[in-house]
Amino acid sequence: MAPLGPAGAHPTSAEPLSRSIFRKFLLMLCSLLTSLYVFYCLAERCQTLSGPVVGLWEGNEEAGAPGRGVLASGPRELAVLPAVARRKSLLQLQQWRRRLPPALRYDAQEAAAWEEEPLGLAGGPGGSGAGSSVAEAPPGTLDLLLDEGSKQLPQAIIIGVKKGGTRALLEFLRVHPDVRAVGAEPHFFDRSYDKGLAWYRDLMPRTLDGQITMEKTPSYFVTREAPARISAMSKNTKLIVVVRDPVTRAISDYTQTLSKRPDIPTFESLTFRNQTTGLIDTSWSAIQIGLYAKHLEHWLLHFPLRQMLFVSGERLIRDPAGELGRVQDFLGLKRIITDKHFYFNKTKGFPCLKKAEGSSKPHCLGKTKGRTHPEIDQEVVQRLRDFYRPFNLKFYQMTGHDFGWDG
Ligand SMILES: Nc1ncnc2c1ncn2[C@@H]1O[C@H](COP(=O)(O)OS(=O)(=O)O)[C@@H](OP(=O)(O)O)[C@H]1O
Repeated sequence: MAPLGPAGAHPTSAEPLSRSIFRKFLLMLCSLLTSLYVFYCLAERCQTLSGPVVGLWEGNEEAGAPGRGVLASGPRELAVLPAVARRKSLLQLQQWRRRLPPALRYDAQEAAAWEEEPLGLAGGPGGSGAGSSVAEAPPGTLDLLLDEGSKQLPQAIIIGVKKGGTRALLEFLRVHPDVRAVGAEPHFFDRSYDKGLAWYRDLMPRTLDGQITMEKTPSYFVTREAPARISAMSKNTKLIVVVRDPVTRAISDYTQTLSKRPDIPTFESLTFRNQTTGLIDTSWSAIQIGLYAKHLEHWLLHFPLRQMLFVSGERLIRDPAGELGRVQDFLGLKRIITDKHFYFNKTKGFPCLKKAEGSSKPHCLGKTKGRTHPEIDQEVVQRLRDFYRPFNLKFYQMTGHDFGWDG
């Protein structure tokens, strides 16, 4: 009796033995491939969905992509985290969130700020692959985590000055784990005051206990109503003003306008009300903003000087860590941001962050920061220096700080 075939059938004379073996082999190969595929799928899924909170539990900040463990764990695991570990996990999550590409960002305002920042550095803010974790996180987990903390009105505001270096200061400060700031400029105290404080608070990022909420809107410094309005929100608000040589500031301001409207008149012609008499046009905002002493008078009617910190825009470029040291002290923060956080980027011509907020990638400000200024007639520059000198000296007296703009 002939042996049975694979399905128990007798091989027919038309089906030779080699063909039957070949069929068996094909069948086995198919099952092997199917098993491999199933195994692969399972392994991928495990990695995505059920990673333990290793590293975060053990205080190892370097373990994996920041926040990945948190995202990978479910609500149950979070609930059993002790308070300290929980805060740490959330801090890491906050830092990690801020590195997401804008499209994946929870906070549209922050996203807007990032958009102007990348310098085309390899990878970019979302290049670490962390973004894919968001898409794969179990539904509801991210929402649950992002609901942690609460939105607070800012306790500290960078109120000016326009083109002083306010973006650099805010971005550098955001490296600090105890600072949470809204990325875009809210313009609440100058343009949207009628929307009310609840609207304003809602723009703020969530903070945990001990974290400071901040924002920056450089136009506040020259807004008449701003001091009284901020004081009405809280008399204890800390105010930071980044100031820069008013002549360079005016040229920087003009350069920005020129980049948007290339057909505007020259800087020289806008500077003078009457070119023959040489009368400076103080109604031109580029000139007016630089009258720091005048603007400061309005603030001092509502805030004591000790509640204001004046940051040198020039020193912020020359010695960012030194200036950040003063700012951290003023805000009552531990000095965490130090020399180690900065490097000088020769291409950019400015100091940049070695790592932006928990990221391993270097980060410079965007191309709208650090523009090349047009050549300005040196006689006009000198005329402006002479014009600003008495105002500068008054400002040095008022603040008790010589910013060195007058030789
Ligand atoms: N680290 C670093 N990188 C790039 N740019 C830096 C930095 N530190 C200070 N600055 C100076 O910041 C100037 C822009 O100031 P602001 O950010 O206050 O401008 S704005 O009012 O928000 O438009 C900008 O002015 P311009 O050079 O005229 O573009 C810079 O000189």
